[in-house]
Amino acid sequence: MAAFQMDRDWLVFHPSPSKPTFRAPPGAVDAHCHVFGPGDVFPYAPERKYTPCDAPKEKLWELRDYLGFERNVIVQATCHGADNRALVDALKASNNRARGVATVKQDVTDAELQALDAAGVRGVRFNFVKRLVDTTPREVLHSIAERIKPLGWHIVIYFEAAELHELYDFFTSLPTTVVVDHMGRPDVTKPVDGPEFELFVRLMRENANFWSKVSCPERLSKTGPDAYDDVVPFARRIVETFPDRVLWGTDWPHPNMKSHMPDDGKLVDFIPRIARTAELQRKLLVDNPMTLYWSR
Ligand SMILES: O=C(O)c1cc(C(=O)O)oc(=O)c1
Repeated sequence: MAAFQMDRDWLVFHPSPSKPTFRAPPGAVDAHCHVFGPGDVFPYAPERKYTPCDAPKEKLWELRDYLGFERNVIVQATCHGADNRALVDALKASNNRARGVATVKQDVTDAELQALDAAGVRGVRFNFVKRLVDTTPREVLHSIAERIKPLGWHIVIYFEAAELHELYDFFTSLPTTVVVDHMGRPDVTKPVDGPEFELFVRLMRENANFWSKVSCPERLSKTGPDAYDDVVPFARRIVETFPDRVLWGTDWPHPNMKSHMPDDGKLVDFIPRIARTAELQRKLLVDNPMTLYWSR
Protein backbone atom coordinates (compact mmCIF):
# COMPACT_ATOMS: atom_id res chain seq x y z
CA MET A 1 0.00 0.00 0.00
CA ALA A 2 1.60 3.27 -1.12
CA ALA A 3 2.24 5.69 1.70
CA PHE A 4 0.77 8.51 -0.40
CA GLN A 5 -2.26 8.62 -2.67
CA MET A 6 -2.09 11.34 -5.36
CA ASP A 7 -5.10 13.64 -5.41
CA ARG A 8 -8.04 12.24 -7.35
CA ASP A 9 -8.04 15.14 -9.86
CA TRP A 10 -4.24 15.26 -10.25
CA LEU A 11 -2.97 15.56 -13.85
CA VAL A 12 0.24 13.57 -14.37
CA PHE A 13 3.02 15.17 -16.47
CA HIS A 14 2.86 14.51 -20.25
CA PRO A 15 4.02 10.92 -20.93
CA SER A 16 5.32 11.63 -24.46
CA PRO A 17 6.04 15.31 -25.15
CA SER A 18 6.62 16.32 -28.77
CA LYS A 19 10.19 16.97 -29.91
CA PRO A 20 10.62 20.75 -30.00
CA THR A 21 11.25 22.43 -33.34
CA PHE A 22 13.22 25.14 -31.55
CA ARG A 23 16.84 24.11 -30.89
CA ALA A 24 18.00 25.64 -27.61
CA PRO A 25 21.51 27.16 -27.70
CA PRO A 26 24.35 25.08 -26.20
CA GLY A 27 24.33 25.24 -22.40
CA ALA A 28 20.62 26.05 -22.14
CA VAL A 29 19.13 25.95 -18.63
CA ASP A 30 15.61 24.90 -17.62
CA ALA A 31 15.56 27.42 -14.77
CA HIS A 32 12.26 26.42 -13.16
CA CYS A 33 11.31 22.80 -12.56
CA HIS A 34 10.62 20.49 -9.62
CA VAL A 35 11.16 16.97 -8.36
CA PHE A 36 8.35 15.25 -6.48
CA GLY A 37 9.38 12.42 -4.17
CA PRO A 38 9.31 9.52 -4.80
CA GLY A 39 7.03 9.71 -1.81
CA ASP A 40 8.13 6.40 -0.31
CA VAL A 41 11.73 7.70 -0.20
CA PHE A 42 11.16 11.43 0.31
CA PRO A 43 7.81 11.81 2.10
CA TYR A 44 5.50 14.64 1.10
CA ALA A 45 5.12 17.24 3.85
CA PRO A 46 2.21 16.89 6.28
CA GLU A 47 1.36 20.59 5.80
CA ARG A 48 1.11 20.23 1.98
CA LYS A 49 -2.00 21.43 0.20
CA TYR A 50 -1.83 18.81 -2.56
CA THR A 51 -0.49 15.30 -3.05
CA PRO A 52 1.08 14.92 -6.50
CA CYS A 53 2.20 11.99 -8.59
CA ASP A 54 5.84 11.05 -8.06
CA ALA A 55 8.16 12.90 -10.46
CA PRO A 56 11.73 11.75 -9.73
CA LYS A 57 15.05 13.22 -10.81
CA GLU A 58 15.63 10.48 -13.39
CA LYS A 59 12.54 11.62 -15.28
CA LEU A 60 13.70 15.23 -15.07
CA TRP A 61 17.13 14.39 -16.53
CA GLU A 62 15.39 12.42 -19.31
CA LEU A 63 13.21 15.42 -20.19
CA ARG A 64 16.21 17.79 -20.03
CA ASP A 65 18.09 15.71 -22.60
CA TYR A 66 15.03 15.15 -24.79
CA LEU A 67 14.25 18.90 -24.96
CA GLY A 68 17.88 19.74 -25.82
CA PHE A 69 18.80 21.45 -22.53
CA GLU A 70 21.99 21.06 -20.47
CA ARG A 71 21.12 22.11 -16.94
CA ASN A 72 18.27 22.50 -14.48
CA VAL A 73 17.40 24.83 -11.65
CA ILE A 74 15.20 22.76 -9.37
CA VAL A 75 12.79 24.75 -7.21
CA GLN A 76 11.53 23.24 -3.95
CA ALA A 77 7.85 22.41 -4.47
CA THR A 78 5.36 23.25 -1.73
CA CYS A 79 4.28 19.60 -1.46
CA HIS A 80 7.65 19.00 0.26
CA GLY A 81 7.36 22.04 2.54
CA ALA A 82 10.74 22.88 4.10
CA ASP A 83 11.96 19.27 3.79
CA ASN A 84 14.56 19.73 1.04
CA ARG A 85 15.78 16.11 0.95
CA ALA A 86 14.40 15.25 -2.51
CA LEU A 87 15.87 18.49 -3.89
CA VAL A 88 19.31 17.90 -2.34
CA ASP A 89 19.31 14.28 -3.53
CA ALA A 90 18.69 15.47 -7.11
CA LEU A 91 21.35 18.19 -6.90
CA LYS A 92 23.95 15.74 -5.61
CA ALA A 93 23.10 13.28 -8.39
CA SER A 94 23.23 15.94 -11.13
CA ASN A 95 26.98 15.93 -11.79
CA ASN A 96 26.96 19.72 -11.22
CA ARG A 97 24.26 20.17 -13.87
CA ALA A 98 21.56 21.23 -11.42
CA ARG A 99 21.30 24.03 -8.87
CA GLY A 100 18.50 24.54 -6.39
CA VAL A 101 16.11 26.92 -4.69
CA ALA A 102 15.14 25.64 -1.24
CA THR A 103 12.41 26.37 1.29
CA VAL A 104 13.66 27.01 4.82
CA LYS A 105 12.05 27.87 8.14
CA GLN A 106 13.17 30.59 10.54
CA ASP A 107 14.93 28.05 12.78
CA VAL A 108 17.16 26.70 9.99
CA THR A 109 20.69 26.35 11.40
CA ASP A 110 23.86 27.77 9.86
CA ALA A 111 25.12 24.22 9.40
CA GLU A 112 21.97 23.33 7.45
CA LEU A 113 22.38 26.42 5.26
CA GLN A 114 26.03 25.55 4.62
CA ALA A 115 25.05 21.98 3.68
CA LEU A 116 22.36 23.25 1.29
CA ASP A 117 24.88 25.64 -0.28
CA ALA A 118 27.44 22.86 -0.66
CA ALA A 119 24.81 20.74 -2.43
CA GLY A 120 24.17 23.53 -4.95
CA VAL A 121 21.36 25.56 -3.44
CA ARG A 122 21.63 29.24 -4.42
CA GLY A 123 18.32 30.68 -3.22
CA VAL A 124 15.21 30.34 -1.09
CA ARG A 125 11.57 30.57 -2.11
CA PHE A 126 8.91 32.77 -0.49
CA ASN A 127 5.44 31.69 -1.58
CA PHE A 128 2.42 34.02 -1.26
CA VAL A 129 -0.09 31.93 -3.23
CA LYS A 130 -2.72 31.15 -0.60
CA ARG A 131 -3.96 27.95 -2.27
CA LEU A 132 -0.42 26.57 -1.87
CA VAL A 133 0.81 27.68 1.54
CA ASP A 134 -0.27 29.24 4.80
CA THR A 135 1.00 32.80 5.16
CA THR A 136 4.42 33.23 6.79
CA PRO A 137 4.72 36.42 8.87
CA ARG A 138 6.79 39.08 7.10
CA GLU A 139 9.19 39.50 10.01
CA VAL A 140 9.98 35.79 9.67
CA LEU A 141 10.65 36.19 5.95
CA HIS A 142 12.86 39.22 6.68
CA SER A 143 14.87 37.22 9.21
CA ILE A 144 15.33 34.41 6.67
CA ALA A 145 16.41 36.99 4.06
CA GLU A 146 19.05 38.34 6.45
CA ARG A 147 20.27 34.79 7.16
CA ILE A 148 20.76 33.84 3.51
CA LYS A 149 22.19 37.19 2.31
CA PRO A 150 25.76 36.39 3.48
CA LEU A 151 25.66 33.24 1.33
CA GLY A 152 25.03 35.37 -1.75
CA TRP A 153 21.72 33.59 -2.25
CA HIS A 154 18.69 35.21 -3.86
CA ILE A 155 14.98 35.03 -3.05
CA VAL A 156 12.41 33.56 -5.46
CA ILE A 157 8.90 34.92 -4.90
CA TYR A 158 5.63 33.41 -6.11
CA PHE A 159 2.55 35.62 -5.94
CA GLU A 160 -0.56 36.54 -7.94
CA ALA A 161 -0.80 39.88 -9.76
CA ALA A 162 -3.80 41.01 -7.73
CA GLU A 163 -1.63 40.83 -4.58
CA LEU A 164 1.30 42.84 -5.93
CA HIS A 165 -0.01 46.21 -4.80
CA GLU A 166 -0.23 45.08 -1.20
CA LEU A 167 3.12 43.20 -1.32
CA TYR A 168 5.06 45.82 -3.30
CA ASP A 169 6.81 47.61 -0.42
CA PHE A 170 7.70 44.35 1.30
CA PHE A 171 9.23 43.03 -1.94
CA THR A 172 11.29 46.17 -2.55
CA SER A 173 12.59 46.02 1.04
CA LEU A 174 14.21 42.59 0.45
CA PRO A 175 18.02 42.86 0.69
CA THR A 176 19.01 40.39 -2.07
CA THR A 177 18.41 39.71 -5.74
CA VAL A 178 14.73 38.78 -6.11
CA VAL A 179 13.40 36.49 -8.85
CA VAL A 180 9.69 36.54 -9.66
CA ASP A 181 8.04 33.26 -10.64
CA HIS A 182 5.92 33.28 -13.78
CA MET A 183 5.88 37.09 -14.25
CA GLY A 184 3.80 37.42 -11.08
CA ARG A 185 0.93 35.62 -12.82
CA PRO A 186 -0.57 38.51 -14.83
CA ASP A 187 -4.24 38.41 -15.81
CA VAL A 188 -3.68 38.24 -19.56
CA THR A 189 -7.27 39.25 -20.30
CA LYS A 190 -6.20 42.74 -19.16
CA PRO A 191 -4.20 45.09 -21.42
CA VAL A 192 -0.43 44.49 -21.52
CA ASP A 193 -0.04 48.26 -20.92
CA GLY A 194 -2.86 48.42 -18.37
CA PRO A 195 -2.41 49.40 -14.70
CA GLU A 196 -2.05 45.83 -13.36
CA PHE A 197 0.88 44.76 -15.59
CA GLU A 198 2.34 48.30 -15.49
CA LEU A 199 2.78 47.85 -11.73
CA PHE A 200 4.86 44.73 -12.38
CA VAL A 201 6.88 46.45 -15.11
CA ARG A 202 7.48 49.35 -12.69
CA LEU A 203 8.70 46.89 -10.03
CA MET A 204 11.24 45.54 -12.54
CA ARG A 205 12.17 48.97 -13.93
CA GLU A 206 12.66 50.72 -10.59
CA ASN A 207 14.49 47.83 -8.87
CA ALA A 208 17.58 46.54 -10.68
CA ASN A 209 17.79 43.62 -8.22
CA PHE A 210 14.52 42.19 -9.55
CA TRP A 211 14.47 39.42 -12.16
CA SER A 212 11.50 37.57 -13.69
CA LYS A 213 10.85 34.09 -15.07
CA VAL A 214 8.83 34.29 -18.28
CA SER A 215 7.46 30.80 -17.72
CA CYS A 216 4.07 29.10 -17.39
CA PRO A 217 2.01 30.39 -20.32
CA GLU A 218 -0.09 27.26 -19.73
CA ARG A 219 -1.11 28.62 -16.31
CA LEU A 220 -1.94 32.11 -17.60
CA SER A 221 -3.49 31.58 -21.03
CA LYS A 222 -7.23 31.80 -21.60
CA THR A 223 -6.85 30.75 -25.26
CA GLY A 224 -6.42 27.07 -24.47
CA PRO A 225 -3.76 24.41 -24.71
CA ASP A 226 -0.46 24.64 -26.57
CA ALA A 227 -1.03 27.99 -28.35
CA TYR A 228 -1.09 30.47 -25.46
CA ASP A 229 -1.19 33.41 -27.92
CA ASP A 230 -2.62 35.75 -25.28
CA VAL A 231 0.48 35.36 -23.09
CA VAL A 232 2.96 36.31 -25.85
CA PRO A 233 2.69 40.13 -25.50
CA PHE A 234 3.28 39.97 -21.73
CA ALA A 235 6.31 37.66 -21.88
CA ARG A 236 7.72 39.43 -24.96
CA ARG A 237 7.52 42.80 -23.18
CA ILE A 238 9.47 41.54 -20.15
CA VAL A 239 12.13 39.79 -22.27
CA GLU A 240 12.65 42.81 -24.53
CA THR A 241 12.59 45.40 -21.73
CA PHE A 242 14.78 43.49 -19.25
CA PRO A 243 16.85 41.09 -21.42
CA ASP A 244 19.55 40.57 -18.75
CA ARG A 245 17.14 39.80 -15.93
CA VAL A 246 14.90 37.07 -17.35
CA LEU A 247 14.87 33.30 -16.95
CA TRP A 248 12.81 30.52 -18.51
CA GLY A 249 11.67 27.13 -17.21
CA THR A 250 9.35 24.26 -18.10
CA ASP A 251 7.76 24.13 -14.62
CA TRP A 252 7.80 20.34 -15.09
CA PRO A 253 6.02 18.32 -13.70
CA HIS A 254 3.44 21.14 -13.80
CA PRO A 255 1.81 20.97 -10.35
CA ASN A 256 -1.91 21.68 -9.99
CA MET A 257 -2.71 21.99 -13.69
CA LYS A 258 -6.42 21.39 -14.09
CA SER A 259 -7.43 22.59 -17.59
CA HIS A 260 -4.85 20.48 -19.44
CA MET A 261 -1.38 19.00 -19.14
CA PRO A 262 1.02 20.99 -21.35
CA ASP A 263 3.23 19.28 -23.90
CA ASP A 264 6.75 20.21 -22.77
CA GLY A 265 7.99 20.22 -26.38
CA LYS A 266 5.41 22.86 -27.24
CA LEU A 267 6.45 24.91 -24.21
CA VAL A 268 9.98 24.96 -25.64
CA ASP A 269 8.57 26.06 -29.01
CA PHE A 270 6.97 28.99 -27.19
CA ILE A 271 10.45 30.42 -26.48
CA PRO A 272 11.22 31.92 -29.94
CA ARG A 273 7.81 33.62 -29.87
CA ILE A 274 8.78 35.60 -26.74
CA ALA A 275 12.56 35.87 -27.30
CA ARG A 276 12.69 36.66 -30.99
CA THR A 277 16.45 36.87 -31.62
CA ALA A 278 19.30 34.45 -31.06
CA GLU A 279 20.88 37.00 -28.72
CA LEU A 280 17.75 37.29 -26.56
CA GLN A 281 17.43 33.48 -26.54
CA ARG A 282 21.05 33.10 -25.41
CA LYS A 283 20.63 35.64 -22.61
CA LEU A 284 17.33 34.05 -21.48
CA LEU A 285 18.48 30.43 -21.61
CA VAL A 286 22.26 30.58 -20.99
CA ASP A 287 23.87 33.86 -19.87
CA ASN A 288 21.31 34.89 -17.26
CA PRO A 289 20.84 31.53 -15.49
CA MET A 290 24.59 30.89 -15.55
CA THR A 291 25.19 34.28 -13.90
CA LEU A 292 22.62 33.66 -11.19
CA TYR A 293 23.25 29.96 -10.48
CA TRP A 294 26.69 28.93 -11.72
CA SER A 295 28.87 31.93 -10.85
CA ARG A 296 30.51 29.65 -8.25
O1 LIG B 1 0.77 27.24 -9.55
C1 LIG B 1 1.08 26.23 -8.89
O2 LIG B 1 0.26 25.41 -8.38
C2 LIG B 1 2.53 26.01 -8.60
C3 LIG B 1 2.88 25.24 -7.48
C4 LIG B 1 4.21 25.13 -7.16
C5 LIG B 1 4.63 24.41 -5.93
O3 LIG B 1 3.80 23.74 -5.32
O4 LIG B 1 5.83 24.54 -5.60
O5 LIG B 1 5.19 25.70 -7.92
C6 LIG B 1 4.88 26.40 -9.05
O6 LIG B 1 5.82 26.88 -9.72
C7 LIG B 1 3.50 26.58 -9.42
